[in-house]
Amino acid sequence: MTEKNTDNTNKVPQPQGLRGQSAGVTALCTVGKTGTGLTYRGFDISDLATHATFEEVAYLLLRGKLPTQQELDDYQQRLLTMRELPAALKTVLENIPADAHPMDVMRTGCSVLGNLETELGFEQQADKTDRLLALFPAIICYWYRFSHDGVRIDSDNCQQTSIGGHFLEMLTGRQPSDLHVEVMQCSLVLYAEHEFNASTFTARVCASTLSDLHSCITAAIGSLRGPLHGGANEAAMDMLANWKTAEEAEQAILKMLETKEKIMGFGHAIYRESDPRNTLIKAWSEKLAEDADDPWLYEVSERVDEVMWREKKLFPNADFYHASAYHFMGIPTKLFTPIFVMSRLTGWAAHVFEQRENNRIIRPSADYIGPEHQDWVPIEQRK
Ligand SMILES: CC(=O)SCCNC(=O)CCNC(=O)[C@H](O)C(C)(C)COP(=O)(O)OP(=O)(O)OC[C@H]1O[C@@H](n2cnc3c(N)ncnc32)[C@H](O)[C@@H]1OP(=O)(O)O
Ligand SMILES: O=C([O-])CC(=O)C(=O)O
Repeated sequence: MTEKNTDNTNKVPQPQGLRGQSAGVTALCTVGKTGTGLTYRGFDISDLATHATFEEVAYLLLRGKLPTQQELDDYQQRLLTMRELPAALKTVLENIPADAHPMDVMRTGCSVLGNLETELGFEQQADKTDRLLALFPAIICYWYRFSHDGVRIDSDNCQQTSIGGHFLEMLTGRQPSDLHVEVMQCSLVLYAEHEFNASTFTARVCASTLSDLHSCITAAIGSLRGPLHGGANEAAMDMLANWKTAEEAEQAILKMLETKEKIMGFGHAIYRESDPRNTLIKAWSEKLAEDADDPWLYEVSERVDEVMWREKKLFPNADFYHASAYHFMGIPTKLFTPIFVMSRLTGWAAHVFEQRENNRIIRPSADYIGPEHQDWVPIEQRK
C-alpha cells in the first residue's frame, strides 16, 4: 500500500478525498446520476425550483412526501408559531462582536439552542428541526442588526410568512418585493440537499455516534463554513467585487490561473460538465441585474464563466451566480453562507433521521504511513 523511500521515510500518497467511494445508502437525493442531474426523493431539481416553495421541499425532505395543500398550510402555520428567540439566546447573540464571522454566529446560535432546548430523545427530532428551521433566519438577523445597527429586532412580529421573506424582512426592516421573495424561495430550494457532501457527511458521522440533533447540525455548520464548500458563495463575491469590467475580470482570471489559484464558485467534486442548480440561479441573477445599481456585475460574472470554460473546462457550481443574485438583492456578502445554512438544515436533518433509522457507527480505517517500531528513549536522553 505504501512505498518506502531509500532514506527510510514513507512516501505520502496523494489524498483522494474518498472520491467515488460509496459511504452509505440514502433515499433522499441523487447527484450526477444522469450526468448533470439532481433529484430530491425522486423529484427533479428543476421541477422543485420552478413549482415548489422552500417549505414544501422542507416537508418533502423531512416528512418523506410532498404535502397536500392542507398539510402545507398547517406546516407553515406551525413554523410561524416557532419564530420567537429565547431571551437567553438573544443575550448570547448580543455579546458576539460585530466583526465575528456570521458562520460562527450560526454555529454558536445552534449550539446554545441545544443547551436551552435539548433534544432529550429521538422522538423529538422533527420538532427540534422545525424549531431550528423557524429560528435560523432570526439568529443571524438578530445578531447582525444588533451588532451593526444597534437594533433589537422582533423576529416574532413580521408579516412575511415564508422563511426567505422572513429573513429579508428582518434584515432590512422593510417588506421585500415579490421578486426578491421568489428568488429566495428558489435559492433555498436549490441549496436544500446534496447527498453525501462534506457538511452532510459530517452530520451523519456525528449522528452515527447517537449524538443529539443540535450537535450534528453544529458540526455540519462548521464543515459548510470552509471556502471549498458553502463558503464559496461569499468568496466568489469577494473576488468579483474587485472588477468593474468584463475585460478587467478576464485579465485577472488568466493571471490567477497562471499562478494556480483556485477560482471560487467553479468546479465540483461530483458533477463533471455542469451543475444543474447553476442554470436556475443564473437566470434569477440576470433578471435581478436589470434593476441593479451595478448591473456590470452580471456581465463580469458571465465573462469569468466563459473564460473558465475556455481555459479549464471548469463550470460554475451552485455558489457562483448565487453571489451576484444575493448581492443584487442587497444582502451583505458576509451573510451569504448563513443563508445556505438556513436551507441545508433540511438536508442535514433528513440525513440525521435516516442515519438513526439504520445506524452503525461510522468508523473507517486509515493507511498507516508513520515510522515502524521505535525504541523508548528516557526524557533526559532525548535530543
Ligand atoms: C455548494 C458547494 O459546496 S459547491 C463547491 C464550492 N467550492 C468552490 O467553488 C471552491 C472552488 N472549487 C474547488 O476547490 C474544487 O473544484 C472542489 C473542492 C469543489 C472540488 O474539488 P476536487 O474534486 O478535488 O476537484 P477536481 O478533482 O475536479 O479538480 C481537477 C483539477 O481542476 C482544478 N480545479 C478544480 N476546481 C478549480 C477551481 N475552482 N479553480 C481552479 N482550478 C480548479 C484542480 O486543482 C485540479 O487540478 P490538478 O489536476 O492540476 O490538481
Ligand atoms: O456536493 C458537494 O460536494 C458540494 C455541493 O455542491 C453541495 O453540498 O451542495
